[in-house]
Amino acid sequence: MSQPKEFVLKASCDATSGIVASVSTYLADHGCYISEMHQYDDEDTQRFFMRALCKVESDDNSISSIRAGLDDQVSRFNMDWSIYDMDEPVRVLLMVSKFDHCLDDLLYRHRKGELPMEITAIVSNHKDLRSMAEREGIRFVHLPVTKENKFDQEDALMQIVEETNTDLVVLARYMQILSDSLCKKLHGRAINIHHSFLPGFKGAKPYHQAHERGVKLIGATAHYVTSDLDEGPIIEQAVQPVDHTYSSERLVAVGRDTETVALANAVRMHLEHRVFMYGNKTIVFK
Ligand SMILES: Nc1nc2c(c(=O)[nH]1)N[C@@H](CN(C=O)c1ccc(C(=O)N[C@@H](CCC(=O)O)C(=O)O)cc1)CN2
Repeated sequence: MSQPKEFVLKASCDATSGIVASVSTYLADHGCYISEMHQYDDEDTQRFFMRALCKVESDDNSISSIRAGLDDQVSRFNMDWSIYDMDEPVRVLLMVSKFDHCLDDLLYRHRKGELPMEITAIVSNHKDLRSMAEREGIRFVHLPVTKENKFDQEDALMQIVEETNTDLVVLARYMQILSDSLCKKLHGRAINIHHSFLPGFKGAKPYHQAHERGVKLIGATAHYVTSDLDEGPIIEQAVQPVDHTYSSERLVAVGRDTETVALANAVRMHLEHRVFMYGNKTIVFK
């Protein structure tokens, strides 16, 4: 008897009655065991969202046959849906500049099996972290960025994304602003960690702004990347209490922890297909 297959169904449609019954009946008829189910009705927009984690005996009904018949079952709901085979890890490209804490943390969690992903490459606009990549046996690509070569380097990045069948790009303290055209190509599949609790201090130096402002909490925000700097849909945030005795340097040190936690959680929830991007917000089924 072979191992049961595990898959995730993500679906959204205009809210109406009978959606869950229709979907769960279909899954049951195909021998699926629903081990986790979340649903949400967005009252403002009358939009319905659901995520179902399912197990199915792999030698009976393969995931492809479940995919094949679902449209007919849910056609009356005009449903947007996707089924993800959890045996197929999401292919992830990591981007970094000089700060190594977020990259190091993601690589450690991946090594410990906490992040079910296939790392396709590590891309940086500096050479500083090449050894961190090589230590893990991961391809390292140095793409230095200047005002003159920015678009050529972005084309080179997209070539790597396409040739490696990368599903998700993670900006793990990558300190270059991506162009509008690149943001469009990576819409909904690029996650950035911003080192402040947004909406708060935008830009490259939020800790200095936080110190100047005398904040009592600092934090970090993991969000999908959009053309509007630091304005993308928020996936996860983390905070840490501080006080007047904290220097900017100490805020930076404490901030590292909030950044690594927020980014790791956001990446994990994306890899587990728990996140819906909806307008400029997200729905996250934890
Ligand atoms: N299109 C977007 N690109 C990026 C975003 C984003 O939200 N949308 N987030 C940044 C990360 N980031 C803050 O989280 C950030 C990084 C860099 C800068 C910045 O001003 N960079 C300067 C160059 C700085 C340097 O070379 O060290 C610049 O690009 O001119 C602001 C915010 C990643 N990209």
